[in-house]
Amino acid sequence: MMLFRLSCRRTCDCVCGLGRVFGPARPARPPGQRSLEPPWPAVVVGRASSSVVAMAAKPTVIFVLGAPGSGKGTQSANIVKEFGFVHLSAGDLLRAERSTGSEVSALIEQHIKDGEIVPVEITVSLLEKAMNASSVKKFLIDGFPRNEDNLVGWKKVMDDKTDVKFVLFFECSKGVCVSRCLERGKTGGRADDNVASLEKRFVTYVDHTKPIIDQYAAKGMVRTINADTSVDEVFEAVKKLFKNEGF
Ligand SMILES: Nc1ncnc2c1ncn2[C@@H]1O[C@H](COP(=O)(O)OP(=O)(O)OP(=O)(O)O)[C@@H](O)[C@H]1O
Ligand SMILES: O=c1ccn([C@@H]2O[C@H](COP(=O)(O)O)[C@@H](O)[C@H]2O)c(=O)[nH]1
Repeated sequence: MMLFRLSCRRTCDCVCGLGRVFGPARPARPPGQRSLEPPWPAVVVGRASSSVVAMAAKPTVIFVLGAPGSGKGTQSANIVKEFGFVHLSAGDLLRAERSTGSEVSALIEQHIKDGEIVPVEITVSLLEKAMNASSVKKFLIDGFPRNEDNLVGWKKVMDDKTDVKFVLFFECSKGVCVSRCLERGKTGGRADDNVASLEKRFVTYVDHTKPIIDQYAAKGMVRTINADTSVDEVFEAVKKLFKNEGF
């Protein structure tokens, strides 16, 4: 909970005035008590008497972006352990929805196979549902927003409901990313970790996702990590960044 003190437009000597004007008579402040801590209530609830309003803080969101195989999922798992975030992979949510056999399963399947981006209405509704279901309200949203449609759709539905802190960008060369994905493809069971799908995924990344990262960069909202190095080295850089950001 966060407490936001409202400024008073009335002239009086209580916290905001309304308690004195409309509320019960105020008891004398105990000697030596400088603040209006209890016995004054932290939150005054009641008709026309709220001097302090309690408001739930918006969920914190960090978008995690980078090319396929840059290590978004691997590092997100590390961040979860170290900093207590909830990891929501848009790709994982879509794959899970695909396997339910719902009316959008076939559409998701086709888009994933072709390395194309699923319409945002589907992705945002899966993300919002997962966020609402979580009691922890600090989210790493991995692999989203991936194109302009994603960004517009997110802003329309989620901008007012969330506090997007920054974009965590894992910068990694294409050669390294492709070889990681092909290695993962040997055992990972992903239909798109093959040369043909990877080529399409990279075209989508360069043409559609990188421009979104650039848009956030222009607003000073991108934190770039060199992801070409080992998992441990990358995580060292991530930890330093998160500590600097106050997490
Ligand atoms: N720094 C690293 N060094 C070596 N291998 C790594 C590194 N980071 C991740 N990997 C391996 O590379 C593969 C891809 O990593 P990961 O799934 O984290 O990437 P991603 O960016 O989430 O990929 P995608 O967008 O395709 O889901 C995994 O098999 C992972 O174990
Ligand atoms: O916001 C999103 C995220 C993902 N997709 C589709 O899923 C695959 C796989 O995503 P990963 O992040 O690599 O797991 C991606 O190529 C897209 O087809 C999406 O449409 N929208």
